[in-house]
Parts: sequence; structure tokens; C-alpha cells
Amino acid sequence: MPEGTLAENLRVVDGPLSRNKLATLRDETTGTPEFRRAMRELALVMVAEATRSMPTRTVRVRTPLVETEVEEISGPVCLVPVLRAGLGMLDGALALLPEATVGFMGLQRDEETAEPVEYYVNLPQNIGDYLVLVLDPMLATGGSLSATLTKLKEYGATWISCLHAVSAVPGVERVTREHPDVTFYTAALDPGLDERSFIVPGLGDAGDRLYGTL
Ligand SMILES: O=P(O)(O)OC[C@H]1O[C@H](OP(=O)(O)OP(=O)(O)O)[C@H](O)[C@@H]1O
Ligand SMILES: O=c1cc[nH]c(=O)[nH]1
Ligand SMILES: [Mg+2]
Repeated sequence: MPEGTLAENLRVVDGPLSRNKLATLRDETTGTPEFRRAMRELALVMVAEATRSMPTRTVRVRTPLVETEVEEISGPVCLVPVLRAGLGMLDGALALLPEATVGFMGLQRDEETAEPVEYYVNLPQNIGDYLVLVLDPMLATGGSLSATLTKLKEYGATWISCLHAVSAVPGVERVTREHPDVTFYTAALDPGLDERSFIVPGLGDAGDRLYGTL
């Protein structure tokens, strides 16, 4: 997906700060504590960007001087980390959105087929009332995200944005086409996948690097 042909619902968040965090994440010499910290900090950047498109409402407050109009995000937010690796972005997201509800989507790719296998789902029943932010550092084939979005829509979610550290072009093409009503934010857009469906250049297995299970 060369520049200029990016899907309309894809935003590449590639300012100096996210590039800097990605540099740490991509480097194979980065150990688990530093990797975890960089992922948390990248989540702060991504959430700040993704919340720009959230609807707001005007409310009145009193400053120490006068009454004035201010804006606040109009609606509760539900964060949905895709287990495990999505948990690496949760703490950063909660730092900016401390009142958010958290739903969980448990998926693990089959190592042979790279197809996602669902093992745990815990989402609010009234998720249709929420602005939903899906957290998952890696978007590779798009299979895990596609399953997540299908499940969220089955539960009634309508406003959904997805936040990723690294996305591969084939996966992005799939999810942006299948879900034109969802907005996808990624810090990096990598060209492809290897024979095991790992993103190249990528950063390796995000879950293993976050939790030391290499
Ligand atoms: O786009 P896809 O091809 O579906 O690949 C992306 C998925 O792979 C990783 O999870 P993984 O299955 O490794 O589980 P883990 O987070 O528990 O390690 C990642 O966090 C995504 O959920
Ligand atoms: O490159 C990849 C692909 C899927 N999951 C990961 O953690 N990394
Ligand atoms: Mg993994």
C-alpha cells in the first residue's frame, strides 16, 4: 500500500515521538522492562491521537473568575486490549482515560495456520453505548483484529477505533476493506509478512517480548 493509496480509514501516526518509541521496540537488544516501558509510552501517543476524532459535548464550569463553556468527551470509553500483547498498551491508555471501562478479547494465533483461536471474551453487554478503542500492538494478517471487530459488532459496538504499534500492509488492506466504518491508527506500516506470518521488519513477537516468554 504505497503512500497516496492509503485507505481513508487508516491513520499512520508517525511523528518523531512515535518513531522514537518504535526505534526502541524494534531493536532486538531492547530487554523486557524497556520494551514494556516503550510500549506504554507509545500507547500514550496513540491514544492522544485517536481521541482527536471522538465526539465531544459542551458543558459549563466555573473558573476561579467566571462561568465558561468547556468541552468533554461525550460518552463513556471502553478499552479492549486483545490478549496478551494488547495488555502492554492498557496501562498507558488508562493513564489518559482513567474512567474507561475495560473489556477483554482473548485470542491466540495457531502457530501452524496463523488463524486466531478465541479463548476468552469479557465485554460489557451495553458496549453500544461506548466509544471503543481496541488495543493490539501487532496487526499482521488481520485475522485477530477481524475476529475482534466481528465480536464487538455482534455485541452492538458502533463507534470503534483500533490502535496498533506495527501493521503489515496485507492485514491493513483486509481490515480497512472489511470494516470501512472503523478507524485504524498505526505507528508504522510495514511492507509484509514472512513465511510464519510475522511482520517484516516488525519487532518480533510482541507478547513474548512484553512478558519475557521468549
Ligand atoms: O493479524 P494477525 O495475523 O492475527 O496477528 C496479530 C496477532 O498476533 C499477536 O497475538 P498472538 O496470537 O501472538 O498472542 P499473544 O499476544 O498472546 O502472544 C498480536 O498481539 C495480535 O493479536
Ligand atoms: O510479527 C508479529 C505477528 C503477529 N504477532 C506478533 O506478535 N508479531
Ligand atoms: Mg504472541
